[in-house]
Amino acid sequence: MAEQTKISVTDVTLRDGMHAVRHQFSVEDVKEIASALDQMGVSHIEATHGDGLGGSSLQYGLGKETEEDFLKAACSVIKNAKPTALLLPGIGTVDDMKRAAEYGIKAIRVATHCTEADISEQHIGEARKMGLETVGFLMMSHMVSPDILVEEAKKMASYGAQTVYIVDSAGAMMMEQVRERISALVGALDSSVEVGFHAHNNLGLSIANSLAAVEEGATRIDCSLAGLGAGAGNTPLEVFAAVTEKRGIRTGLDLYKAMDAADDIVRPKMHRPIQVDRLSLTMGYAGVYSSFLLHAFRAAEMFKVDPRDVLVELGKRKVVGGQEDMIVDVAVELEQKQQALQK
Ligand SMILES: C[C@H](O)CC(=O)C(=O)O
Ligand SMILES: [Mn+2]
Repeated sequence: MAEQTKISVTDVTLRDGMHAVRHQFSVEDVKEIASALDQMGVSHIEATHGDGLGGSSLQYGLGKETEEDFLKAACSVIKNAKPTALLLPGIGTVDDMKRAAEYGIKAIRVATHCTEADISEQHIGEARKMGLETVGFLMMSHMVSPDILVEEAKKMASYGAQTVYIVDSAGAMMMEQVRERISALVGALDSSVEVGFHAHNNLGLSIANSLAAVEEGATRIDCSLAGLGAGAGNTPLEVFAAVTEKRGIRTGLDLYKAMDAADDIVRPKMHRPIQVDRLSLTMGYAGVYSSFLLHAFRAAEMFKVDPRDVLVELGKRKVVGGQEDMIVDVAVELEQKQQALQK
């Protein structure tokens, strides 16, 4: 790694963090968090329902605010960073993206399962035509080989994505897996396409994995204040600011401002501590989509089964984002097995 490597940090407190607060951040919360973030040197501030544009629904959880109010509130206070939204084709539409641009977003991240980049073609193409900075986001990247990820990333780049992310949605990757995936993309994509990395801390590796990604050439890293995010959360921004400074990696982040915002603004708003506990650890261990945490917990409570068994079974079945209805199916099946054993 060259001395004084320069990277940029995208903050996801107001998007991935939404999973951890059941999408209940208010307009006041978004303004307070976004304006603090805007003053600490992040390049992009992502703000949306946890499942992206159009995510507010019974399937994914209803948001406290309308998308319009939420995005307008974020954009009204962001002066330095790029206001950004996430979109999963099939949940969000091109019209949702157009509306988001009218509300003020300047960048869009189009997310697909890691083997389904082809469904991002229309959204990436339209986003570019609208003049939005456009990022491709390959979710659950632990599930396939670096070679497959390269093919999928090349598709996103050919549609117009200016950056492609390896996304460890399940927080299941070891450092070596991060290294081989990031270096494969950096080696295969045109040098004009940036490579990014999005971690979850389910195995306690989010900082180590994010540093490994930078060492392999990733120039865009996702973080969130106090790690607020699905599962055991994302790479904690204030910790990443400290370790990168010690390693001589330039992020432009203001360490004390990040620490203060994490402790004084975000931690008091948490519904539960963001930590590696038996459930989030099981997600990393079993390779389960981090956003399933609260859904699996609720289903397990309802059917009186161990939520870890639900998560392990979901991992075995290789269930991916968008298949939230399978969580209840699995909990019901486990309850029935349990009852049969008791007879
Ligand atoms: C919709 C997901 O929450 C996107 C994401 O952050 C991930 O896959 O991780
Ligand atoms: Mn995530």
